[in-house]
Amino acid sequence: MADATLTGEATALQRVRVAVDAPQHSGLTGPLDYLGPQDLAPGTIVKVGLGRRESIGIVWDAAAVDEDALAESELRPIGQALESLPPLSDRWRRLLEFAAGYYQRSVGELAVSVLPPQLRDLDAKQLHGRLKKLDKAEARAAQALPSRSVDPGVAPPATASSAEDDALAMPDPPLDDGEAAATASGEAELDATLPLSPPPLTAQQQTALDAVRALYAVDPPPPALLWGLTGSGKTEIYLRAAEDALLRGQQVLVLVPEINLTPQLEARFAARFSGHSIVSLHSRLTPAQRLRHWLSAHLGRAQLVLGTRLALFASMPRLGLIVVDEEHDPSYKQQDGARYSARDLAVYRAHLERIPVLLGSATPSLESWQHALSGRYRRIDLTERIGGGALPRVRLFDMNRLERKKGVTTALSMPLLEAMRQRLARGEQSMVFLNRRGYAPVLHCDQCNWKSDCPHCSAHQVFHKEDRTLRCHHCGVAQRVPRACPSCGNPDIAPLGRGTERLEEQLAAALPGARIARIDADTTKLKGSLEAQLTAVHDGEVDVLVGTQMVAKGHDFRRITLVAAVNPDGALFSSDFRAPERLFSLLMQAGGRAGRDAAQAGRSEMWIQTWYPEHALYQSLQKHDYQAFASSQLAERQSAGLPPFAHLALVRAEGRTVEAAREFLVAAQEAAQQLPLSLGLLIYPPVPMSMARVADVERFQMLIEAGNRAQLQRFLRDWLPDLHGLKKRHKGLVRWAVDIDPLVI
Ligand SMILES: Nc1ncnc2c1ncn2[C@@H]1O[C@H](COP(=O)(O)OP(=O)(O)OP(=O)(O)O)[C@@H](O)[C@H]1O
Ligand SMILES: [Zn+2]
Repeated sequence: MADATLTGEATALQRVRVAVDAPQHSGLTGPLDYLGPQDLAPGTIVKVGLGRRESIGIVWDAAAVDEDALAESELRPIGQALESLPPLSDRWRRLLEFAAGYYQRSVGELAVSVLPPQLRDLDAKQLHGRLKKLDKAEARAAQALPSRSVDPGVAPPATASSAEDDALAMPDPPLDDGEAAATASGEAELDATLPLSPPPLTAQQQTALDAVRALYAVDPPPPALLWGLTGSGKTEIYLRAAEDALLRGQQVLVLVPEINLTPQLEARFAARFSGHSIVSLHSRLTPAQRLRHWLSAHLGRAQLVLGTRLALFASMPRLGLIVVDEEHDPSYKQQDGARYSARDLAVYRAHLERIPVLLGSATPSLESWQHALSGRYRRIDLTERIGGGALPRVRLFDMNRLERKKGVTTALSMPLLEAMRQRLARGEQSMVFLNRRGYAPVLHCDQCNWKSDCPHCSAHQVFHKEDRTLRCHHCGVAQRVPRACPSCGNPDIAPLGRGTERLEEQLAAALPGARIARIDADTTKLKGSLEAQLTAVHDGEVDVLVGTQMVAKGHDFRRITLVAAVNPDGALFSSDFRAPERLFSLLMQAGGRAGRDAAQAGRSEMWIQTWYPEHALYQSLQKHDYQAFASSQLAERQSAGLPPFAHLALVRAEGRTVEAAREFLVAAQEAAQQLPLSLGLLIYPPVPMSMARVADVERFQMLIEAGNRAQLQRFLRDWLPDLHGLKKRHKGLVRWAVDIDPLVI
């Protein structure tokens, strides 16, 4: 049916459930009823009216009709159906249903939000045109680049063609529009430095791969935790497991925590699987690219889908394997809207599809580690670095040994600088890591004690020397640096503390002649600039790399022999119980950037400048002893009744005033206590968030703790509708949200 507009005359109409993006606060959590043709398959994407706007929706599975449902005569008709697209599969809908239920969102809101945004704007004809263009481009690519070894039995194009539709097609950018390494058509830009043929596996890798293959013997396969040191060749295991799946004609989904890591991983997969169709899915794609890549996955043509957390929801009809690289990484948790964990949903999706999921990390999340200990996950270990290289020697430099002078509390110590000079002399690279960008976190007036506070947030404005601005990293407000103290006129206002910009300046002064590069969010704003800077590091054009956590993770730097963390102590005393876990894994990751070339591993070092060298966390780090760290943390969590031994939900409220935010939560707490299911739950009193005010909004939170996940879920389902009602009565409330399994507290 080329023109799918329904007139109601040709086909018999009946009640059809459609998941639409009705926001959660409208109180509509399930699919809505519309009037549509009988033969509309569940999973079909349709246009529907929602309030006064037109929206897209997904035909959902039929269900028993409620007694208070609208009569058929009152139902609105469905508009167009995008029938040139195969329906979203049953398993895809079950995944969305589960995710929506678990994270307490409306299923339609979540389902529509994970579809490519452009799909909303195209009508049936335009979409049809897009699909035809995709067919043509893929046919061209297939001619240009014949498949090398694996024939996955690609599904035939799902569209019929007609000249009229083609003429109506919206212009689509050409396929080679600057995508990193591979495109929907499988055109891979080969990186000559990457080996095309797989290296022979080490004995340990072979054992690990055999263990991955053994997962398929169980139905459904248990989730696997691939616990491997940094540089132990985990990625090679992903590649081999992926190859197995491709040979079976299946699709593979690979998740990475950060967009920045997608190009290099994509290059590695593209080099190994040239001639195969690889697509990426992440938020930095143009809308047209995102639609094309999504379609390619949905039509079963993309054999490999690589992406960040949103790729978890890619529709992949022949999914055979999911890989979650750096599974511990907090970026797998969405921080707004439906606050889902792509890692946790990957485990669920794999279960649903009855396929293996590989969770890889050198420092697994304590949740996953506990699952491995309890036997729920199967653990696969890689305990040796490739080439037999040692992990860097960890040197804890005690800052108390420094002479105490005003203003030098976070100085670079002389021994560290000396160690860096040795690297310089040998032509090796150093990396200095500081998780704070800008020049200094605050400007300060000595005379009147003025500080560069943000007028809108409970935070300081950060001094950026390069463009002479004071910028708030929370609300974004920026202004010129004042010439004198705005409060008392003292011309002598000084930066306090240090960010990466200042660190770069200090290193340049201390290491004359060294080529220093800084990589942080400020130096990588322009498209392609990060890639260019990383290439310079790989090519040896940089002696000292300064950066935030952007440089600490994932990169396979070959020439670095020294990594230094100059001020990591802050996280030791955070009120967030997960802060030590995050610090430990970040430092292990950062240290893992050193000595990746086995020839140099023997003299590679990681320096930690700390005021607390005796701290247990650093002591475990020094021994590279993740297991010891994990068991001490797990013991603490167990005795404190914290995850993974308890389950949390956090309700956050934002108000125009402190009272508005708090009173809403107090009322919510009272409502909770009325519910029988709240018995046995711990509901903590509302407290200000650690960043209490952002952009003139006051923020409070209330923690709910449960021993039993199912009880927490049932309680939330009963309770949250009350909160929607309460919001109407609390006028000063800007918004509220619930975060299930919150990562940051
Ligand atoms: N069997 C092998 N033989 C030779 N080289 C290998 C082998 N396996 C992996 N390598 C190389 O060793 C290096 C480290 O491997 P890889 O990047 O896969 O480790 P990783 O465990 O994923 O590291 P990280 O967790 O630090 O990112 C890479 O350059 C990779 O190409
Ligand atoms: Zn601000």
